[in-house]
Amino acid sequence: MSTFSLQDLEKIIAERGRSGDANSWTAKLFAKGIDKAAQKLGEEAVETVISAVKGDRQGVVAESADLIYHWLVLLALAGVPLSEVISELERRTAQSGVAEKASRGG
Ligand SMILES: N=c1c2ncn([C@@H]3O[C@H](COP(=O)(O)OP(=O)(O)OP(=O)(O)O)[C@@H](O)[C@H]3O)c2ncn1[C@@H]1O[C@H](COP(=O)(O)O)[C@@H](O)[C@H]1O
Repeated sequence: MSTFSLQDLEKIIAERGRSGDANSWTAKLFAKGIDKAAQKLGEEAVETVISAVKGDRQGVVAESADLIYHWLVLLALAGVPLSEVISELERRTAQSGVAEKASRGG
């Protein structure tokens, strides 16, 4: 199992986005701004959906990676840390009581 995490990718995106490197896709997206990042996120979401309905398993993997990368770029440009989204997911899980039920075995 890989130890690579979304937090690792969030850090890479923050660094590459500020790098000014002409070869960096992340730096290009940061320069173009949130409208372009949002457009790319939408495209990657549609491509993921198309792969799924076609039953293209490898496509779902590849397009999901594109989708998550562009989602993290959008979060960075929106000034929202990944930890805030994780906290919201955690809050919802706690609210539903599902985690507690699972730890009690049902
Ligand atoms: N995970 C990704 C990642 N996923 C997708 N992409 C890029 O997203 C771009 C958009 O994909 P498309 O197929 O839509 O490309 P396109 O048709 O050329 O784009 P448009 O002309 O339509 O705008 C491609 O150039 C991909 O290379 C990514 N670019 C970077 N990363 C990560 O970010 C890191 C830093 O990358 P750089 O910023 O490029 O150094 C990398 O090491 C990776 O970890």
